Amino acid sequence: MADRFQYGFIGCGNMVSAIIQGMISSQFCPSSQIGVSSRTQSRIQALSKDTDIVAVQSNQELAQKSSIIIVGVKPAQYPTVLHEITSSLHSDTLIVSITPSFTLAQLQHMIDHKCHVLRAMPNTPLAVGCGMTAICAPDDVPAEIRQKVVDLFSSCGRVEVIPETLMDVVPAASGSSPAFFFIIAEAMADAVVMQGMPRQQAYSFVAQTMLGSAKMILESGKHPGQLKDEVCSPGGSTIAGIAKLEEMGLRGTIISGMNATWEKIKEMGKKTE
Ligand SMILES: NC(=O)C1=CN([C@@H]2O[C@H](COP(=O)(O)OP(=O)(O)OC[C@H]3O[C@@H](n4cnc5c(N)ncnc54)[C@H](OP(=O)(O)O)[C@@H]3O)[C@@H](O)[C@H]2O)C=CC1
Ligand SMILES: O=C(O)[C@@H]1CCC=N1
Repeated sequence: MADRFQYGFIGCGNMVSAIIQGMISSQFCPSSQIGVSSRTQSRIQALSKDTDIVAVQSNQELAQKSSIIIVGVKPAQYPTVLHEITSSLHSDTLIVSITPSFTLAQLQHMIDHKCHVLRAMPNTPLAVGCGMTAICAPDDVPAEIRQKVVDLFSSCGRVEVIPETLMDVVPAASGSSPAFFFIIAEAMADAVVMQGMPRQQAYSFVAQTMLGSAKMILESGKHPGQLKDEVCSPGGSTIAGIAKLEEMGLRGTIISGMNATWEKIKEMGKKTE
């Protein structure tokens, strides 16, 4: 295993770029230990600027030369890409799927059970060292190999190892939800801009407040409802804003959006059965 890349990535789009940026910022491993193959070279070139990341010419070569392979293509490309690399896999290779669409059993079937497979669900905030990643690994993945994946994602944020039965829930919780938070931040900033604050300043106020509120949930040990109550003065402006949000169906709207994410994942999984 020593002469192979520790980590090989197939695809170099939004999610893989975020993982590699996080790995490089945290100096998790020498960049010469990271290999990447992708359909288009431009993003690999951008990432490898000022680092020793290695651009590999084909997916097969990447598979042949990597100990742990993170497959970062869209779900529709998974069957083709896994079929393409199957003959290049070693029995001690580990495939890491980061797509919500396929179960461990489906993935194993796609590679003819040639090596170990593990599922992870990361999110784009890994790029800034503040990601959230869920990992599920079957018992046959040796503990030291599983730990290498936990270490990789821990270098750019929090990691929780969970059972596969919960993996479909994770995109709504953390994989997709950065997009929800970005929309909420944008809408809040729009309102503040409407009331006269310059755009960049509005993003700064809103984003710092999201960050601080998230830290309070994680670190205070208090229920989010209590933290909300502590901001609401009787007869004050906050409760007036909350009453309007509730009147407009804020909680129900969020729950519906989360459920639609979950439903779509179930539907995508069934299509490939
Ligand atoms: N984006 C996110 O926030 C998250 C995404 N994921 C998962 O990550 C995966 C990738 O998503 P995302 O990064 O958003 O998608 P992108 O479209 O940004 O990236 C996909 C990458 O795969 C490359 N690619 C496509 N076909 C091949 C092929 N045959 N061989 C090699 N490379 C190929 C694409 O090349 P090209 O540039 O030519 O298109 C592109 O670089 C998906 O499975 C998604 O479910 C998981 C969690 C969060
Ligand atoms: O939209 C998607 O399908 C992927 C999964 C999690 C985030 N993005």
